[in-house]
Amino acid sequence: MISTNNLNIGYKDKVVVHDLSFSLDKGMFIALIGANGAGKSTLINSLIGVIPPVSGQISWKLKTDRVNPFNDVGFSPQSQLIDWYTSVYDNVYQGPLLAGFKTKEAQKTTKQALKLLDISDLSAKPVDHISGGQQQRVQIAREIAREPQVYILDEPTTGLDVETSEKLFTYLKQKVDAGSIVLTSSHDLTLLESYASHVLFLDDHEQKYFGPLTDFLDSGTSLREKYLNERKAIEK
Ligand SMILES: Nc1ncnc2c1ncn2[C@@H]1O[C@H](COP(=O)(O)OP(=O)(O)OP(=O)(O)O)[C@@H](O)[C@H]1O
Repeated sequence: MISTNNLNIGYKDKVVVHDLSFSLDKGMFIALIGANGAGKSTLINSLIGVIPPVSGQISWKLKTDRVNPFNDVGFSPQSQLIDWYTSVYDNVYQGPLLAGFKTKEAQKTTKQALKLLDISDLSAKPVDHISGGQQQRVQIAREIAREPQVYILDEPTTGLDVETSEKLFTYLKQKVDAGSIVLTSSHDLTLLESYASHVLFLDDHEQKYFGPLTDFLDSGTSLREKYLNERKAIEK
């Protein structure tokens, strides 16, 4: 479980989002939504420990038999984190290797992840010889190949085509059904609505909603409509 209590996040003393209190548990697929600048990346970076909270608590309770508990977390940041001097294969292979997998197992999960993201045929290519969308696939494949319990993904579908985005979310949903936690930000509300179980909505420097997707939506309202209506109400 990952929980926050009266968490204020931001930069130096400037708070970007106030008073976040939520608990993310096994079997949850959480859509992190909000306008540009709402604080989604700041929250993600705080949860994984890159940005220290201004105040309040973040608590991780993860039962893991991996030597380093962080090896059980798959993290894909918004800006690409790629090793520019190696091939597509080696970039992905580094994921499971650094997560403590034995060579054979790492090779196996690397091949599976390359296949899932449809980049097997690019394996030998240097990463600076492929497109931006293909680089995004490499970054996600590396985290998938680690087979973590928790996936924290900052706009993973940016640059991905529709088919690959759906394939990725279908895979993540299977993982959630098997007990993983997925927290993902995205501006693709239609895609999120099809896969997410929960919504964490940031707006106006606050946590406006955290709870089940179905409770967030009024009957017959789409996530997109609901989001736009909430934004309008806030702006009034
Ligand atoms: N390194 C930084 N130093 C100071 N302020 C920052 C920094 N990074 C972001 N901010 C500010 O914090 C606020 C939240 O930014 P953040 O990147 O978390 O938003 P976001 O919801 O992820 O936006 P987007 O949808 O555009 O990616 C914005 O006002 C932004 O200008």
